[in-house]
Amino acid sequence: QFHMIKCEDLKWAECLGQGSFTRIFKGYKTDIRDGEKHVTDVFLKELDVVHKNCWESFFEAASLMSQISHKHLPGVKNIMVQEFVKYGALDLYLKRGGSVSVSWKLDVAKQLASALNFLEEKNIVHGNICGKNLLLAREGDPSQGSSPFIKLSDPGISVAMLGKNVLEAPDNLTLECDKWSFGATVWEIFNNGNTPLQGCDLDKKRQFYESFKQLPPSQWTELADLVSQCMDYQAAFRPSCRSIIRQLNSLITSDYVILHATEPVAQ
Ligand SMILES: N#Cc1ccc(Nc2nc(N)cc(-n3cnc(CCO)c3)n2)cc1
Repeated sequence: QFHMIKCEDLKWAECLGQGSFTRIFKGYKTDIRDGEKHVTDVFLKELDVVHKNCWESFFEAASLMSQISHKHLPGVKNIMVQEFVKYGALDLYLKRGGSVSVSWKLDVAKQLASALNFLEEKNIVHGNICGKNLLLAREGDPSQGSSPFIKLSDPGISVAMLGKNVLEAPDNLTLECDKWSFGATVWEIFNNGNTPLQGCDLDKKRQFYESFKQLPPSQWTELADLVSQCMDYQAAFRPSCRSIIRQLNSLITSDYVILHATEPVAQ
């Protein structure tokens, strides 16, 4: 069910980064439509040749993501070619110091929650929800009253691999895990793209979670409550997507937003 793209119609441009199994590039796709040549920006994700043996799981991730479409999921031709999302990964955008308001952050969190709700309804586990997999399609400009628009990038090769040749069965990768990651991603968004325990080595992280510690809470109690509910160590206690969206809605309308509106000064 894939729409195959011929390699000669693709042009590789700058390399955007390197994953554990993949390399990502900006590229251009040329189409000839009704005798006219159209060039579109694309995002290319290359699987390292050494991992060609997991091609089928790579393809599996592709076929999964290509069977569903939702406004908050980037359209994929196949996993190799994705629509080029204008502002790229959210973690880098926030680190680059895009000073964004509280309501901007809540808007992004709500869009992620609705993408999560969609996947939950399809009983699909994303497995890799985090700032670097949130793509910013529209910056949003408070002075024009336009809001940001994000797309949740594909889970990537690691999730497909989980189903294959690792010891723990994927059944411990459940929908509740996405709730935990949702909480951690909201924490990240409110911490300028810095991930929890960033810079700690694996052992420190393991100790932290094995002693059931909580992340430093936001001084906004209601937000901190939502994050800690999502990051409950007992998966069954984590809130439903509907509850998450309901709580986000009440955060959006709370006067904290007005009091702490760090709206960037309109140019
Ligand atoms: N400066 C800059 C800049 C870089 C990239 C884009 N665009 C884009 N489009 C996509 N479809 C996916 C990604 N992407 C980037 N990192 C990941 C993490 C691994 O998934 C995914 N980036 C736009 C601007």
